Amino acid sequence: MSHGGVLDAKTPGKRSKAPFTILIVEDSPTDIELMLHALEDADLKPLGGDFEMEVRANAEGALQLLAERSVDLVLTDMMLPGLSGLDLVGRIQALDPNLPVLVVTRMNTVSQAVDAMRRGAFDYIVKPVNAADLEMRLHRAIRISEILRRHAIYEHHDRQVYESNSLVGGSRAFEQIISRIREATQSRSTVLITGETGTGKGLIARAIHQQSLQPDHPFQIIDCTTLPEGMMESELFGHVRGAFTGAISDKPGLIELANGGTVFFDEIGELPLPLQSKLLRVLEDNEVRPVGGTRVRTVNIRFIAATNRDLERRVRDGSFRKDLYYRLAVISIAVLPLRERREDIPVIARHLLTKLSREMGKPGCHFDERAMEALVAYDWPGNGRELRNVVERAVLLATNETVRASDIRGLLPGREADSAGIPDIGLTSLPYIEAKERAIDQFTKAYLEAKLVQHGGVITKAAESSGIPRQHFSLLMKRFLGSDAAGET
Ligand SMILES: Nc1ncnc2c1ncn2[C@@H]1O[C@H](COP(=O)(O)OP(=O)(O)OP(=O)(O)O)[C@@H](O)[C@H]1O
Repeated sequence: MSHGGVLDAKTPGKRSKAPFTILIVEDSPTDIELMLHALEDADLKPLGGDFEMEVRANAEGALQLLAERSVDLVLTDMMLPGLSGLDLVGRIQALDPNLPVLVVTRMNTVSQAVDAMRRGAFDYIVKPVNAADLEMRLHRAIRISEILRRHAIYEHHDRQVYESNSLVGGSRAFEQIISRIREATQSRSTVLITGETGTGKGLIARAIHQQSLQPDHPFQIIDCTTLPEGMMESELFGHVRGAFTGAISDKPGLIELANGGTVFFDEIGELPLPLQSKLLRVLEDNEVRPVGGTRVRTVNIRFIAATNRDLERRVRDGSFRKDLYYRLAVISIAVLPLRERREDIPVIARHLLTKLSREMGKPGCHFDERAMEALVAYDWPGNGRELRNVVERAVLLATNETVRASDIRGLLPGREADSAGIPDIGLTSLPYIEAKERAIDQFTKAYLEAKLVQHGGVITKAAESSGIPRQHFSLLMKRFLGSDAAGET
């Protein structure tokens, strides 16, 4: 037997390479002795060889241990001083429902053991403990808890992946998108997502894949705008050896590589007509024919396509195949631009701020009310992607935790012109000298911010490209952006 770390109850599924740990909760030294002997006699090899024991004389001690470290299985006596074995079962259930607890009882307290099972205990063992009986029950408990845990790992993993790329919103239009996603996950039908650039079409495609029946299979993104010209066909469908000069061996295409999973065709509207007909055949027959090959390969793939083009218009003008359009749009999801679902702006902006500020080591950033008003009022021609860029720059430039309207306005296009000296209504209400000073201040602030963004926040580079000595640049930063910023690189 050896000692070491065990399963982390707070992180489902994070198992260290530790021996299997059994916690015995028993106050009688004789019974502890008997239990240890029985465990040693039991053939616990299939558990992975090594196992170790922790012994506690009461439920309170057991709970304290569980708060400090995780164990794989608990064997507890029913009759304990202080909290009873029954109470302990309830507490452990609340802590980690996948941790198997076996209660050890005397014949005359079997009814209590049955109560414990109602509270979530996995099984009970009657004293005196018999090695063969113990072994059989332990194996069963462990097998089932492993299954539960594996399930918890998937759920946790899924949630993490989904949250990190998560799609958020609060509008009616967003709710409709979510219900379309749900509908799409019920089948393997092809999905066509349409919407302006940056509206989250990629996130929707990923969400459909992650919530589908095979989320662990590949999610292959094929961006039709970046496929190398001349190689498109072989990139998509693969080729056989000798198909063309340089084809020195058989090579599977991107579609075949995603077999079992999802292929996401981004900007499908850009796919040339000859490849459109080849793709149609794949969608209809679930077969891929590599370039130069005579034999087809069967594939099982969910196809999702997205476009920011008006595909129906392209069908009308003959640049997109009508039959492919209908084959793709079995389920169609039309995503509105942000300016037509403004209720989503604060939700997405806050979500991005929390995520990005944490990633950039400035957790706790928040928008003040005016900043949020400025975000909601803006039209976002680049939609969520533009919003993300603005939030990222706001975090980069933030000198404290509050992002203000003035910080936001400086980052929105067109504002530099205002700041660069075109007097706004506020300025024209001031005497000339004062208005000029304010305009210069606004310009300087916007200029410094823009330079810092251009150079990823590196002051030396920003100063160099401005033609201002670094020390002077730092002083300007101190004056116009707040003192903390000037202490950086
Ligand atoms: N509903 C949303 N929730 C969270 N983030 C969003 C949402 N919509 C857009 N975003 C942000 O916008 C970025 C762009 O999204 P995505 O790449 O999915 O857009 P797209 O419509 O596929 O763009 P394109 O047409 O240019 O390929 C995302 O990475 C995310 O930061």
